[in-house]
Amino acid sequence: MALAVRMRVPCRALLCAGAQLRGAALGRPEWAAGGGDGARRFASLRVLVEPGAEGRVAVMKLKNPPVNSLSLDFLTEFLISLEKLENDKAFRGVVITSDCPNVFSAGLDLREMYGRNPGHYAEYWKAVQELWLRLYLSNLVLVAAINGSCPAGGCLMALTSDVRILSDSPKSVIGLNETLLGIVAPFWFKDTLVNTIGHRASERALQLGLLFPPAEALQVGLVDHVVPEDQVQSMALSVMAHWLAIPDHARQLTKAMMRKATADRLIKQREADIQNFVSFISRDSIQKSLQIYLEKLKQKKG
Ligand SMILES: CC/C=C\C/C=C\C/C=C\C/C=C/C(=O)SCCNC(=O)CCNC(=O)[C@H](O)C(C)(C)COP(=O)(O)OP(=O)(O)OC[C@H]1O[C@@H](n2cnc3c(N)ncnc32)[C@H](O)[C@@H]1OP(=O)(O)O
Repeated sequence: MALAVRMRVPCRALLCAGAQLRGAALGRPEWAAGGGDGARRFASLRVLVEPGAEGRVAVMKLKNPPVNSLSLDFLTEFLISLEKLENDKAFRGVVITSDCPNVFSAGLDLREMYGRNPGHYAEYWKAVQELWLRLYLSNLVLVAAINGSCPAGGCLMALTSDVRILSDSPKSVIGLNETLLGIVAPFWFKDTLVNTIGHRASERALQLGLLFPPAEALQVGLVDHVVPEDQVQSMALSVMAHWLAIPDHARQLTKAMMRKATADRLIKQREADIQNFVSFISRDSIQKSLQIYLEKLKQKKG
């Protein structure tokens, strides 16, 4: 318990308060409770939270169409939902999945990193850091049910989970593809990957910006299971049951023991990391790369 308290992420309350203010300023309701068990089922515009069959498990559905890009609004809503679940002792595990067909998450929202001002970049990056810290250090069992494409920031999100299940579909590619955009994965993205697949495989994957198809993702250890698309959710719940059979306190302390040093690296230099990001992303050459990438995404359609 003491460890759990020590590990609380600084500034979380401030970020969430900011999110609520932003929501209120936009004049939309923050939360809508629904169903017979309204206290446990809640939704924001972009994140749907439903209790799983047994009640100890919640299913968080990412609902930011068309591609679940991690916009600032999405991140703030997600963080508020996660905090609610962390604070509700009834929940011990969360399955994170997508409500958008064929895409788990397209990663960071490129529109938040292109053509904005330094203040906006700083606010956005702080929210991205917060997402990673809150997920990576979560006391809950997290299972990512990856039912579609999962590049870059989407992959980072999945990597924070305790287990990853990937749908066996040609669209379900996963990896940190930042170099393909002409940008560089931050050190804590890299650390999370190294902790999952090891140094050599990470070096290759990061430099080449590899997006692994299901069989290769399984082989390299990026995901733990590959199953047909219609079995992703049931597999996630079955794996969850296995993890929930372990006493929480022992599992949580072990998770902290494995992850704390990695998280501390960022916690100790959060502000410097934000400044690095702002100066990197503001460079003309980087803005140009992002512009070209965004144009390519648009042209893909026409
Ligand atoms: C020294 C270092 C210091 C500091 C570090 C500094 C920098 C590093 C910073 C950050 C790391 C970055 C992490 C990221 O996550 S960057 C995002 C990477 N994501 C991608 O490359 C995915 C791009 N998207 C796709 O490949 C496809 O969209 C996808 C396969 C996911 C889905 O394909 P589908 O055919 O279903 O949809 P599309 O027609 O492609 O897209 C629909 C629509 O959505 C827009 N879109 C797609 N992805 C994004 C995105 N990530 N952000 C914003 N918008 C996105 C796309 O343009 C289409 O828009 P529209 O044409 O207007 O309909």
